Amino acid sequence: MIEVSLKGITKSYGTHLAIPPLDLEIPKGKFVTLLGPSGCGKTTTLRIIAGLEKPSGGELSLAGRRAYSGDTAEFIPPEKRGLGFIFQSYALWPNMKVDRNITLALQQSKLPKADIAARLEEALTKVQLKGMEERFPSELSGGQQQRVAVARLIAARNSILLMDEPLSNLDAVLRTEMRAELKRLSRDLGATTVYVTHDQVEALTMSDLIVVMNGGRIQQVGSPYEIYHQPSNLFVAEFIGDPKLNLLEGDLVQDGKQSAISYAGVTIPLPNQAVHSGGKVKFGIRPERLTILEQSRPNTLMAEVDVVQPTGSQTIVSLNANGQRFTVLVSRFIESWPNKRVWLEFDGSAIMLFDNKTGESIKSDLQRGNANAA
Ligand SMILES: Nc1ncnc2c1ncn2[C@@H]1O[C@H](COP(=O)(O)OP(=O)(O)OP(=O)(O)O)[C@@H](O)[C@H]1O
Repeated sequence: MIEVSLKGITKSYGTHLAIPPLDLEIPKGKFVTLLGPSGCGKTTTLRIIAGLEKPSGGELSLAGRRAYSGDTAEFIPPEKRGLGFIFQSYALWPNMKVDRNITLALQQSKLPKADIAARLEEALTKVQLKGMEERFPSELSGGQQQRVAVARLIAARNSILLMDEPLSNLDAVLRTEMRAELKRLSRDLGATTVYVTHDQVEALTMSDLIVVMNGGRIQQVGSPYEIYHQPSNLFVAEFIGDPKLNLLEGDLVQDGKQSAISYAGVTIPLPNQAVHSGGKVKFGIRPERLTILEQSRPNTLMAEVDVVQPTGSQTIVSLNANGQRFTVLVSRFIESWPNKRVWLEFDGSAIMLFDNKTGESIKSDLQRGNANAA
């Protein structure tokens, strides 16, 4: 069932078209992240769903109910949309204690006192803030304030939650903890969550579905696996992945029945792909799918180690080969590489192909369901 539906939604600011017609369907109960670079229209889209921004046209439905229509000028105000929010600043009332911050909306909706007390108790327990109900927000740490905002959502029991970069003010350790907490919250409430971030790690770790945006346009909607392993174009491929994928240009050739890439005298068979068109292509390979060898083997590329950066559990190695910079991710701690001269081996099963001109992903004949290609 579709919980949030945008059909041809547009938004202009004066002559600036921030959101060209946008179609998006968000299934009930899913955690969906809008991801993209600064200015791509994530926040505008979320604010349109919230009702904080009026679209310039199109149609928006929430839980099967029309919330906006450009044709009929229908517009349901934010407070009547039944949504829960957490935005970058937690929007806590500084002059109210924790308990009142959590229950204010419930009191305004005239819920019986006993129910409010029960919900407050449940919410405080869930976010582990029991004993802090008498404090003002200024007497709490950033993480605790964040948890008050989460508690408010738990107490309100909204079926659609909207979150805009809610973790960006937190330090790295707290951010990791809060990621798990928000994911748990969304799951426990059975809520449909629309989450905005420019942080790909947040998107990959938290989402059921990721919507990658650029310039107001949706580039791809897919599971974290699809977005990472089967990007629909070069923009998505380069935007996702840290360190970035290695992007090269080579020739797509037929090697017997199989397709292969020919690059700098190296032939890389593509075991998962049979592509009948040939010629120049762009191809990408993620840093963890390249292997550094100490000795030459057939179809390996000679390279020179440049910089070695251990991150703890992994090491990022920068190399130069064929007049280009390569990045390899090695899954262990390495302080320095013993020999500068090494060879790179490509995992052909992990190669992504892109049209040289359009940058669109080249689907193999197998992916297109062409039986002849098998
Ligand atoms: N009130 C406004 N007036 C004019 N232009 C605006 C306004 N709000 C947003 N924009 C423009 O609309 C586009 C989308 O902005 P939006 O804030 O949605 O991007 P974003 O992806 O959320 O970026 P960020 O990650 O930096 O918050 C940008 O080009 C921005 O400059």
